[in-house]
Amino acid sequence: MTDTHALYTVNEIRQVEQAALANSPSYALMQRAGTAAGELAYELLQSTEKERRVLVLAGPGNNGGDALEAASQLMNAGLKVFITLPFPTDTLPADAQQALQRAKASKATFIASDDPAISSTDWAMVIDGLFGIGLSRAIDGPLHELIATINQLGCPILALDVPSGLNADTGAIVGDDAGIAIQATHTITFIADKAGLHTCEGRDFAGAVTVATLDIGGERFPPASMHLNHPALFAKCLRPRRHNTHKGSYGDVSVLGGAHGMVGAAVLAARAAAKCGAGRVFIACLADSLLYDSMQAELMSRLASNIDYSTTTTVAGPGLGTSRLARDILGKAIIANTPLVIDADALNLIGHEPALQEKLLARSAATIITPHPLEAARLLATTTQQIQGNRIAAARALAGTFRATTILKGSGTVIAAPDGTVVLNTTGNPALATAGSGDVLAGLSGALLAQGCPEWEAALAAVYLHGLAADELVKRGIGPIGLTAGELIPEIRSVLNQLVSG
Ligand SMILES: NC(=O)C1=CN([C@@H]2O[C@H](COP(=O)(O)OP(=O)(O)OC[C@H]3O[C@@H](n4cnc5c(N)ncnc54)[C@H](O)[C@@H]3O)[C@@H](O)[C@H]2O)[C@@H](O)CC1
Ligand SMILES: [K+]
Repeated sequence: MTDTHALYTVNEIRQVEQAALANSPSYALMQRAGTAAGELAYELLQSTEKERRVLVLAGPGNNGGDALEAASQLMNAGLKVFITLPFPTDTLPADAQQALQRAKASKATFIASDDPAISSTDWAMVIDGLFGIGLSRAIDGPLHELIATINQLGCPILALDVPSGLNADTGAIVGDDAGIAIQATHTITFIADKAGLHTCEGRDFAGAVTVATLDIGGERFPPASMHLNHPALFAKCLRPRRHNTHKGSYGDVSVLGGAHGMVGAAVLAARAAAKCGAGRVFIACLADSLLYDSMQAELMSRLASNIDYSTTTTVAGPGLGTSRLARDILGKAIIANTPLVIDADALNLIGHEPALQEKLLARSAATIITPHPLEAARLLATTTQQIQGNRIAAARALAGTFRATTILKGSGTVIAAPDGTVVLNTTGNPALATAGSGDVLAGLSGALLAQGCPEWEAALAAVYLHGLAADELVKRGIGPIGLTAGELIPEIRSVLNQLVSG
């Protein structure tokens, strides 16, 4: 596979796998999967000081076969390998049967899944080959207990293909609260990368993801409709500035928000817009309380009703509230048909008001919506749990319904276009789970639109830079605990300039 950022669904991977199996000698793919896993495990174990005892968990399908093959390889490399296979062996698929024979021949030690040694041994690593993409229901009973025990061990855990219990398409735990998943430190995923490893619970359960293509050529893959975010996808936003330009060259941003008691949200969005390159920034306040921003005197304050929305990029929502005045001015901003970012209460208003939805659908100018899961649930008249159960489908539904580039926030932010194209973001960390970080993202998105970046690229760049800034701050000890949204703004400016000049 040449497209290294592509993500595929389980259905697509099954089709590729079937075609490859039909054209490969029997056992070839499982051998390649087991070898790739064994090599990665061996490499990861090089730095361990512990006696190199490895516990391999093998399941009832081909994922178990991969694990058994990896076990043989590690045994042959001189490690002490223990295998638990808590399933009848006579129903293993043919390839996994062969892997079992090879594991037995390697003289690996088989132990029962309730052997006290599982929790009392100081394992150098656990290899998880219980279930891969064939998991069809919540993991329960003794297997549930086994996984709970494994998750308590505190040693490196290498998951094969997918951490057992995680849905490879959605990143949700199969069966939600009734289920459980292996909390891996590393995942080696086969044939192609999968979206579920990068969104929802995926980032917490998969750890560092490596892809082993099993030598299946790119020609066997359909064009990918999903990718991981990376700067080449938004290079259009990263152009160096020409000398012969002026503030008018970089556009105006007006932040429509700041109802009484909520002016701070609008100020944060406006500061972000200014520090991320908009030519001029207005705070279009609903409340009349803001005279000027003493920390950022460059910002101009106006009453929201006095702004001409036909000459500005608008960031609507931060601290907007849901009053009748807010609704009316939001309507004006929508029909102005200039670039628009819709966040926070502006999304809630749209969720409640069919008239605003109609106005939104009549637009032709760039439109980005930035819901968190609760706002997404309100827009789609469903629950947060439903949204989180399939974040990619939810983002696509929002983009299609509202004909807007959609940024569905949360771990593994999903960016979706109305045509169904999806990108999952790779930057960011829990430091962003703080009040105001969404306002900063909205302001940044508006600044990029105002500078002429197309809406799709603006959304990708904004999400990437926002997360990267948080990652850089955390590296320096500023967060994840206690990072405040305002601290992100100068760091976003710096990572933006580095990318443009780099
Ligand atoms: N066929 C091959 O040669 C290859 C297979 N591969 C591996 O094969 C995996 C897919 O294999 P399978 O389709 O056999 O699926 P899995 O190995 O993921 O699991 C399927 C088995 O688990 C059982 N099962 C499902 N949910 C369960 C639950 N909650 N509790 C108990 N049992 C449950 C099913 O009845 C079935 O026996 C991939 O994830 C990958 O690791 C890849 O390595 C590519 C090559
Ligand atoms: K697994």
